[in-house]
Amino acid sequence: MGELLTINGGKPLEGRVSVRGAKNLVPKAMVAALLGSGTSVLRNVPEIKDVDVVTGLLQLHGVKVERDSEDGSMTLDPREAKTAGSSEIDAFAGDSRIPILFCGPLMHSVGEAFIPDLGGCKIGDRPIDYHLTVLRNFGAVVEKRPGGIHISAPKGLYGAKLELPYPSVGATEQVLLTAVRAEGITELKGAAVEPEIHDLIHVLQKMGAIITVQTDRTIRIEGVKKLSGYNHLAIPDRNESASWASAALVTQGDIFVEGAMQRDLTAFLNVYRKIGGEFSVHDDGIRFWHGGDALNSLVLETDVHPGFMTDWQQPLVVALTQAQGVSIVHETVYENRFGFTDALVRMGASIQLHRECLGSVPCRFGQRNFLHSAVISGPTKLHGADFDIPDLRGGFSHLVAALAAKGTSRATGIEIINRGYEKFMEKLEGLGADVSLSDQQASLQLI
Ligand SMILES: CC(=O)N[C@H]1[C@@H](OP(=O)(O)OP(=O)(O)OC[C@H]2O[C@@H](n3ccc(=O)[nH]c3=O)[C@H](O)[C@@H]2O)O[C@H](CO)[C@@H](O)[C@@H]1O
Ligand SMILES: C=C(OP(=O)(O)O)C(=O)O
Repeated sequence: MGELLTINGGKPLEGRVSVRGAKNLVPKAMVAALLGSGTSVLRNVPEIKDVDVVTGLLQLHGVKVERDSEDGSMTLDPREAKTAGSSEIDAFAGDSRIPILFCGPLMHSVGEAFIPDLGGCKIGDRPIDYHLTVLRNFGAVVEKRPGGIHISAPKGLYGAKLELPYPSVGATEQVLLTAVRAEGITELKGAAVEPEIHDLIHVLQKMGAIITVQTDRTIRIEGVKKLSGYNHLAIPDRNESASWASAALVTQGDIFVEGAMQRDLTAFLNVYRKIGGEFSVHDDGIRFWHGGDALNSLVLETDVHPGFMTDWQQPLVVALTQAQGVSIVHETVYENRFGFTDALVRMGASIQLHRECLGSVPCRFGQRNFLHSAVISGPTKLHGADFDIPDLRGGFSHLVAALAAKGTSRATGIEIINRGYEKFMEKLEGLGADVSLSDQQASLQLI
């Protein structure tokens, strides 16, 4: 039985939180270690669920993983890598999206891979067609098996000319992790260029890979026969940083986010300033606070990097419920990322969802049956409610709304938060939130 979180709202969040390595980089750098002939050391590793999932999968494949949770360092030794049985791997299905990135590294190191059905946030269909197409272009043979897919390369893996229909982060990483040790040259057009991808490229370069990133979303990789281990300090989690920044705004608080980096948050900081949030950039982090005046409404579109990151959208929508006037948010990365607004409406927010593209650029989801634009009218007073955490960022948004709301809220499904927010309860308590966890799961009023 899951735990029940009780939140008494109305207190500003004030104090300091520290963010460690990015959830969207660390597990991938761990997978990259499989490509090396020696031991790798990854630093700044957070204690989050996706790291546990990848640790388990690597261990099942014979990689020795040692972790110092205090200083955040992790050692990965792939020298005895081996294949693993699909029934054991099956246990990891549904918890994370990272297993799909084992394809290239496992084919290179042990010749084949079984990839369980993927998990991750339910914010759209999230197909893996781009991944399978690029893998087939490298020469891989993909077979559907019960509970997942089996992938092998009986004739070897060869560099290819590739183009993604959309700059998918995962598919770009799939190409990088496969091409670095494929024979010959790979050219990928339409690549994603998120900061976490650049950091993965830095990891691979330390291992001996030859990768060139051009300004037009083209990445060129010259395959090499052998890679070594690496020693790398993971970039801090820009998405966790942005979440705490939104929490400061929503609760009229003041939070110093140690580790937040201006370089990776430029688009977020512009929007934060326009809405009326205050921030000051320091060498070791960024301080975010509510300046005291009414917040401004705005029109916003999520996009691939360097645009406004989709994972920043959900917590920021809560801040927009407190802004003066009508805001519009057009979600162009995932077709179904506004389900979380139901609970906000139950808490008193005024949010209408639309199928049309309410933004300057029509996106892939226009004229289809997806509620992917939101109109938020504010400011509205929020009151406590019961809710079940639907996904990582949606869940964070509900919790932040509850922290700002008048009265008591109760939440189930809190373990989902641990996928991307390290020591979440400790951090909330450190910021002065009135929160408590209990084992007993009461029946929640979710209507
Ligand atoms: C673990 C991780 O790093 N997760 C991040 C990663 O997810 P992830 O790598 O899964 O996201 P993608 O960039 O691949 O997805 C973007 C869009 O492309 C579509 N698509 C993707 C692959 C494919 O084969 N076919 C297809 O249609 C998706 O459905 C989605 O609409 O990037 C997203 C976009 O920045 C972030 O929100 C996630 O936090
Ligand atoms: C969508 C997210 O993650 P994932 O791709 O791991 O589901 C997220 O971090 O907001």
